[in-house]
Amino acid sequence: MAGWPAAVAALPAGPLVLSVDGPAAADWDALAEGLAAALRSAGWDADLLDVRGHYAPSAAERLSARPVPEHDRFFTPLSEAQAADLFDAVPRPVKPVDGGVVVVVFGPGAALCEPDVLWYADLPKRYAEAAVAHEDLPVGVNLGRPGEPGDLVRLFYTDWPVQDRHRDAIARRVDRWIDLQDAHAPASLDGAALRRTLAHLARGPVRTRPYFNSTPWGGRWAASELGFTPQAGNTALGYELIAPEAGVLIGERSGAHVEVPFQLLCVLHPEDMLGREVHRRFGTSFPIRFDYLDTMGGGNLSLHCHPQERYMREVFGWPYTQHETYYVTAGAPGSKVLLGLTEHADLDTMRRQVEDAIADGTPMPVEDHVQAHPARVGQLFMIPAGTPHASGAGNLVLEVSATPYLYSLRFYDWLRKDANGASRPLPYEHGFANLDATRRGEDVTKDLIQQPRTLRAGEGWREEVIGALPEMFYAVHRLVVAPGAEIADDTAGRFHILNLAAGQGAVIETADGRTHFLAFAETLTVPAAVGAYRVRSVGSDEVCVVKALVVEP
Ligand SMILES: O=P(O)(O)OC[C@H]1O[C@](O)(CO)[C@@H](O)[C@@H]1O
Repeated sequence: MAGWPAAVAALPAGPLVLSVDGPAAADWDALAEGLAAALRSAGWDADLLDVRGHYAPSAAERLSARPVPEHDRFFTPLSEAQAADLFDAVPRPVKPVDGGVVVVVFGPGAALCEPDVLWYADLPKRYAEAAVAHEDLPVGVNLGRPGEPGDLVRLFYTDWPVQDRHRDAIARRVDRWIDLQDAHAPASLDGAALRRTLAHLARGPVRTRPYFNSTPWGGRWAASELGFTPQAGNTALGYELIAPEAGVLIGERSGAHVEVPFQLLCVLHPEDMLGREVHRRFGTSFPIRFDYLDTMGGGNLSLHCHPQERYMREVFGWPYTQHETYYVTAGAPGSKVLLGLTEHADLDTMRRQVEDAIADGTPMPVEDHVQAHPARVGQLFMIPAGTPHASGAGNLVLEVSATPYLYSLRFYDWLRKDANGASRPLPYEHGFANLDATRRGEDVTKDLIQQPRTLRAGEGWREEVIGALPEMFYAVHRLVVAPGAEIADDTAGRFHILNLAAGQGAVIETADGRTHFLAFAETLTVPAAVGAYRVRSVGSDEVCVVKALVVEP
């Protein structure tokens, strides 16, 4: 259903305390106004209580984790605070006696006020990120600091973990889920229907809603080939499936839609989604992400590496690290991927050059230190933590990576400056602390640019392993299916992620009769609970499906 009047019409009889919880990025004043108007026109007497006015004076400070090292400008560890830390004392509204009265308690943390009815009003995270980046109030604020322009470091490492934990903790008792994307007529779904739908989705193939963000290196492939509207002139980073931020659309094709976080599937149905063993290892964190790096008509990514396992835990607070792989889906002639140290790379020289580039804009001779490889379509590049890398200009890379994605420890950004003359953050000290100086020269090609190995094959199909390393917890396979052929597969108790990397399309069919058409460049999650399924090629071309799965430790 859509609109406040419809949501209000579904309320039980009063008197009531109704809490509306949700992220700091919601426009809470507009929500209160719209909801109160609908309540009053439905004959309710509505009293409003904004919980943000009851936050402890030190709430904002309490929420954030201390940086390691102490004055780090770039990162803080993920906050371990709870929504309850926002308050010295949670407000406890007095329940009205008159049946026509509703007390509406709203704002982040409102669920803690022991309501009779609990609604969750959500705004997908991409809105908060864009609003904070552009200092757009009232949405672009941080948790515990209403009214003040927000800050992205705080949004990523403090607000999101605290808000996600809180949302996940109350998901089982939410009476209505509200999607605030259309602020005037928010779509909503009753809690029982939401949970029934999620239970169904967790046992069949599910696709998340894609979107693209712009960066200084972004290209235009997704704009020209898929028709996406570039946010700031380019379609650099395609969020296909980045679990903590991904949403699933629920609704009728032509009716109202509610976008709900993909993460709710993992929280409410961890064994169905992840499988018992993966759930045991990763909790409810969905550990693999698929995204696009579009540099077609754009520039080079920064030269960077990602944190080693232990550093990731101790400095950034993630239990597993940002291993990556790049699958080249398309590339302009002559395009490259930078990957791995050259045989004679000298890290002292490299550090001096990184510092000179920052201090006085001296260009760094990158290829003295890092190897450049031809970006052939269909090649997978393995990028375990600590490996210096960058996709070059002219590529469409499908990243098949571990879920954390905000830890690019940049060494060099090609002297790029924004409109205000500022460079992007270059946390190169973290970079050097994590750089793997041991894998270099020919070992890079041998270990990280692997040749496909056929795992199994039949008439018109084969499954290849295209990338696996002992230090990485997931492997990347490829299903190759001839026109008119099909391949049988089985999740065998752990989820698969599929992406159609070549060909016109494929149909995924599960044993319980669900079918899902996958078009070129689309990604699909096959939950662990699916078990046996088939992939049938569609069209006159051979189909290549990139598949990722968690492997045995
Ligand atoms: O620092 P840059 O150039 O924006 O590159 C960042 C991107 O690089 C990656 O780490 C891929 O290597 C992505 O996960 C990330 O979005």
